[in-house]
Amino acid sequence: MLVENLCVAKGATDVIFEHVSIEAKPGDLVVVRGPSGIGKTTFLKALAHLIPLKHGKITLNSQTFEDYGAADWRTKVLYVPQRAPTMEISPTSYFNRIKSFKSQKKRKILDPVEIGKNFGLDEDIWTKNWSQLSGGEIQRVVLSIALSTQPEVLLLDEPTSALDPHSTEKVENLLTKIEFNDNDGMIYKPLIFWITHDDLQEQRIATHILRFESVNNKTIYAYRAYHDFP
Ligand SMILES: Nc1ncnc2c1ncn2[C@@H]1O[C@H](COP(=O)(O)OP(=O)(O)OP(=O)(O)O)[C@@H](O)[C@H]1O
Repeated sequence: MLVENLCVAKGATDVIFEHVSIEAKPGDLVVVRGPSGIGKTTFLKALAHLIPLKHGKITLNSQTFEDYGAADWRTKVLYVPQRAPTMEISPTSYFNRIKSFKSQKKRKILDPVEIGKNFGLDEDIWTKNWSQLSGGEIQRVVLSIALSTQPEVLLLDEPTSALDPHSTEKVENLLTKIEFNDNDGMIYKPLIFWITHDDLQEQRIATHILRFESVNNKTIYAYRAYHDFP
């Protein structure tokens, strides 16, 4: 994925970040760091084209959002929120709706219930009402469904913030090793962007770091391979 000169603003003028240019490849795990409110979630949503860009260009496999079309782009570049979707009653009804999307029908979809077992999720979770699930269960269900769709780019917004250390370890273990199969049976590794506030987690999982900080009221960023960071 190539990001060139990206700028996102609140309203017409209030710039959240600008001039962000990075390149990342399949199998990279880019940890996104920075203080609260600096724009980490906004950055991930911009990559998924869920919010408008003020400037800049994002390409995946040398193709843009316009080249792929919105539905295909968001199938390939998947933003995974921390919370349960508000429209569906249960995890299963949410998964069934995703499966019914035309853009998903072109791809092989895995069984999220089996994926969830890797994270310690029992099968009976899937038919419960969202309101009966804990925050940690919701996070793991949402992540399992995201992985079942085999995206090329996974945008994870603090995916373990509600998990205990044991469940966190299971999620980290799976995500740092995960491989998918395309429709032709070719194996590929997703590119992962992962927001965290946890230094130790960063050490365990990062291949690259994207760090935002505020200097003189302007947001600046640094992007490097993990081992190149001072
Ligand atoms: N829907 C929205 N409408 C207007 N402003 C927003 C919206 N969502 C976020 N913002 C603003 O954009 C800025 C960046 O927010 P963002 O959520 O991207 O930060 P963050 O770095 O992810 O923070 P945190 O670590 O607390 O999740 C903040 O000033 C926030 O108030």
